[in-house]
Amino acid sequence: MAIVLGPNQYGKAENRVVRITRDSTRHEIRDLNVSTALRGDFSAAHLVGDQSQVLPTDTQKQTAYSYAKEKGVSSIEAYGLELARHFVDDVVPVEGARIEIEEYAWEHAVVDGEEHEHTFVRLGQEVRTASITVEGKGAEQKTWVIGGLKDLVILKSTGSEFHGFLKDEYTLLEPTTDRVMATALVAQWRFAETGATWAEIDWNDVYTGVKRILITKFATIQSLALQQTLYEMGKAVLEEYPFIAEIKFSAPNKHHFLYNLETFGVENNNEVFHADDRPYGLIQATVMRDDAPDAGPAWTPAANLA
Ligand SMILES: O=c1[nH]c(=O)c2[nH]c(=O)[nH]c2[nH]1
Repeated sequence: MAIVLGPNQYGKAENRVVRITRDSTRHEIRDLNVSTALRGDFSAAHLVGDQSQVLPTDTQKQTAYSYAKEKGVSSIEAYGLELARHFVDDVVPVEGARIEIEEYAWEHAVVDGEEHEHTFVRLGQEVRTASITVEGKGAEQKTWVIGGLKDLVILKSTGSEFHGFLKDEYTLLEPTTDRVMATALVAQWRFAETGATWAEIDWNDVYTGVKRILITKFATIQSLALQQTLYEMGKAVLEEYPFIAEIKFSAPNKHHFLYNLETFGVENNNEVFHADDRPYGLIQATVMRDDAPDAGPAWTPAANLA
């Protein structure tokens, strides 16, 4: 028996990078949470404490901040690609890099009926996400890009049913043809260079488009289950964007239970609910093309560690 070093990576997690664009009196803001992770042969650092192949996590942090100015943040996907490629291309021992980014949205504050040029109000809505993985040097290099969102809290007050389900001796749930459906949606979509190269993809445009499709489908489908709604949302995204190979959802079913007001002689016609926070149904699904190119390490945040 021998004890050996298994998979490993290292980096700086959660760099809170705020980039203000101030080319005119009207400023813009991009508010990011950036995590870097480098992969390669770092066995000497682990086995004998030799740092000669280790680019410090502090340097990774400094690079993330400097690149926010040097390369700009036109989108989190483009900025993440710049960072990942830099670490792999320019740092000799680095064979792979994983960059994970969250973006918090702000909008210009409205003051006296007009958008203020340098005051912003944080939008309480969803967080935009991206995960970029680059592996290999030179012509062998491979790139995976995932765009996404999380915490998109969305609710419909009708247009949702759930009935016809399996029953056994523990089943209490009553079937319904009219219920509240609500979730805090997590969606992640994997780009593939089919029909478009990375340089041709307008990351911001795709983000806005995917979000619009998700919300539209959630609203307009007469839902028979959250599972069906997720599938239809994913199908619509893949139909719209040929360069998205697959989309993954994780959706807590945020139950709204009709509150019993009978004791008070008060009629409750789907008007008063108890919003339960836990437990919640957790519905998770992937919608994909049957010929989707290999996902490789795209979904693996931590070099086979997770
Ligand atoms: O949309 C739903 N899917 C389920 O699988 C499920 N199970 C449940 O109790 N309620 C619901 N709702």
